[in-house]
Amino acid sequence: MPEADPAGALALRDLSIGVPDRASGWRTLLDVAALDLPAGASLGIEGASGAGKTTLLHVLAGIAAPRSGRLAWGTVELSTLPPRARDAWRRRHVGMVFQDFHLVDGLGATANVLLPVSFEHLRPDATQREAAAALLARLGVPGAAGDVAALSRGERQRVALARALLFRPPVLIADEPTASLDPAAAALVGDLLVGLAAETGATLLVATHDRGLLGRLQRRLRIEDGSLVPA
Ligand SMILES: Nc1ncnc2c1ncn2[C@@H]1O[C@H](COP(=O)(O)OP(=O)(O)OP(=O)(O)O)[C@@H](O)[C@H]1O
Repeated sequence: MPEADPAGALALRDLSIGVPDRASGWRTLLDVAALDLPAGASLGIEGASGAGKTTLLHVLAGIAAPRSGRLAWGTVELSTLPPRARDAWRRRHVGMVFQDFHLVDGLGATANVLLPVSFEHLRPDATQREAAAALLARLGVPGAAGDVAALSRGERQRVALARALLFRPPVLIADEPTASLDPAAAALVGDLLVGLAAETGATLLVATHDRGLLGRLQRRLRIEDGSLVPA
C-alpha cells in the first residue's frame, strides 16, 4: 500500500453548511462541531433525501463555500480561499464521481478520461494517454475509442471512475456512485472505488444509500436533524 498523501487529511471545526433560501435568505442544513479524518481513510455519509449529503460533499470538494467555520485539507485552509483558488486546489487534489456519470456523449472512453487535461487548456501528452488507456483496461472498459453513449451504465460509471483517478488525487469524492446501477454493476463499481482508493492511498468520501458499499468503508456517519451522527 502506498503512503497516503498528507494533503488528504481532513479537519472540520464548527462548520455550518446550508443553501440559499428565497424566504429567509439562508437555510442551514448541517452543523459539524468537529470531524477529523486521517489521510487515506474512507468515510460513508448517509441521510434521508434532502438531508444535505450532496451539499456537504460540494463544500468538502471546494465547489461551494461553508457559511462559517474551518475546513482544512492537509495544510490548506480551504474555507479561507477565494473561489478561484478553491477551484485550482480542487483540480489538483480531488477526483469526483457522480451518480449520473457526467460523461460527454459523442466522445470515446479515453477522451472522456482525458477531459480534465483539456480543462487545464492543455493537450494530453503520450504519458497521459497511456495512463488513461491503462486505467480503462484495468477497470475492464471495452472499446476505449468507441462513443461512451453505447456503453452500459456500469461501464459508463467505470469510465467516470477512471477519469477521477487519472491524476491519482489524494481525495476521491463520490456522490451516490452506484445509485443508478443494477446490483451486479453496483457491486463491481463499489469494489473498484474502494479498492483503487486504498491502492492509491486516497481519502475516500462517499454519499450513498448502498448498504453493500457503506459496509466496505472504514467509517460511517449519518446526517440527522442537521447533525452528523455515527451510522
Ligand atoms: N443551490 C441550491 N439552492 C437552494 N436550495 C438548494 C440548493 N442545492 C440544494 N438545495 C436544497 O438543499 C437541500 C439538500 O439538498 P442535497 O442535494 O444536499 O440533499 P441530499 O441529501 O444530497 O439529497 P438526495 O439524497 O435526494 O440527493 C434540499 O432541500 C435541496 O432542495
